[in-house]
Amino acid sequence: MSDKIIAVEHLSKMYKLYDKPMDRLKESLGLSRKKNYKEHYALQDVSFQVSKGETVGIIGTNGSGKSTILKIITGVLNPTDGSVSVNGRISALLELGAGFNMEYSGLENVYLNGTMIGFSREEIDAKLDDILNFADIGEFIHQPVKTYSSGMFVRLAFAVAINIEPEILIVDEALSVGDVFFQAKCYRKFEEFKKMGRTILFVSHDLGSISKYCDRVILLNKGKKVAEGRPKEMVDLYKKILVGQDVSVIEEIEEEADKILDERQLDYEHDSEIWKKYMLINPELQSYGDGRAEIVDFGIFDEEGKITNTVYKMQNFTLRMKIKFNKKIINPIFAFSLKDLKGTELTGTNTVIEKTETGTVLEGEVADISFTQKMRLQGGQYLLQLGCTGFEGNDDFVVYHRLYDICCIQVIADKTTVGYFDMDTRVNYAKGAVHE
Ligand SMILES: Nc1ncnc2c1ncn2[C@@H]1O[C@H](COP(=O)(O)OP(=O)(O)OP(=O)(O)O)[C@@H](O)[C@H]1O
Repeated sequence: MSDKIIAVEHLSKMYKLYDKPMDRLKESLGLSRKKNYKEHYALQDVSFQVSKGETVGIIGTNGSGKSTILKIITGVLNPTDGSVSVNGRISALLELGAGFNMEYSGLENVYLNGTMIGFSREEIDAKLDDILNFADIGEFIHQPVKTYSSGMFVRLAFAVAINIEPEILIVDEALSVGDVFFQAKCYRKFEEFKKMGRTILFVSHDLGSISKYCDRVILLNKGKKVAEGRPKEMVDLYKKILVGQDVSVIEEIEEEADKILDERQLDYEHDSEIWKKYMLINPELQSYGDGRAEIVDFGIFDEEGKITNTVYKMQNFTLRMKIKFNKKIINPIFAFSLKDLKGTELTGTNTVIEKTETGTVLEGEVADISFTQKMRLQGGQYLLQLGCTGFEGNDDFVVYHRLYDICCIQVIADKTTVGYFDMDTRVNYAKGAVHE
């Protein structure tokens, strides 16, 4: 069909994983008769199409095959099986530095990139001002790109990719490297690009941008296409995959994406259920305290009471934890806080601030505390800390147990205001004739 600009048919990419380098050598020389490698499918039988003018997002956990698809579509990798047909000029922003010669200056790379996509020198000359203005890296344009910071790199790469006016723009996560102003500029360009009826295929872990910009989303898991559909549905399904990451439901999700939406009902409320096993926990979380109390379980719950790492902005969510007491404690304080990825504490509270009496807790008892609030932070990723502390003797502050950087809370926003918080502003506007 004429409006299909990209068609991916039964695409598979298999890597041979060898235990020993010698096995690889033997195999390549044809000296080995038995199979001494494991087959690893980065992609397995993936098919989808993209129509002209669509913005399609690809989401999935780390290693699900997103970059592999983009690399095959752009011709950087060959598939093991299946085919891709592309009906338009592609400009791609894959890994940082792909398509750049490190020894050349930024300017020389602009010409290198442009000619690789098929433009003549004169055509690039005509676009040069736009490219340089967009990149806005000043005199660095004359320096070899090996001296660039990753932010400068992505500025130049995006400036080339977008101003060269491709019919299809392919972006792999790269935008996350730039600062927020540059990101905003790129997203504005995305919108212009969409209005011009051009096609965009992009991979991102930023579910807010996926929800905002995509017409359709393809959800991958472990190299297979789980489902494709409207952004909100796919983001919700992805959240379920994230939650189910450590339990065996993952196979079910792969086989029956639709069914999973209704069928997988975990009894989170059941007291014997361990919540944290459904959370994506930071393997490097920090834990300390004197051991008199122990945070034995915790979970983040959305408005419907489902465990999740992902919260929609302006929706209520609950942080809940269970603390086991190994000694009798009088008036323990329970607390939580959220930090940004740079470590700045953005918000948090505790049972003293909230005037919640906790009384005396006896050895062997388990306390269950929950904090429910509206998510007002902007779209992005935040780190959760939980704690159980107190004051003893002469008002000495004691930490019974604290967990730092437990997990990442992803906030999904379809509107981003200025700064860290959204104050849920309501706007009234009127106009008319001036009254004398
Ligand atoms: N050269 C390689 N040799 C072996 N395996 C590879 C190679 N390149 C990629 N893989 C594997 O292919 C799978 C898919 O990788 P890919 O980079 O496409 O995932 P991704 O979804 O883009 O992940 P991320 O979100 O982390 O960027 C992974 O399991 C990865 O380990």
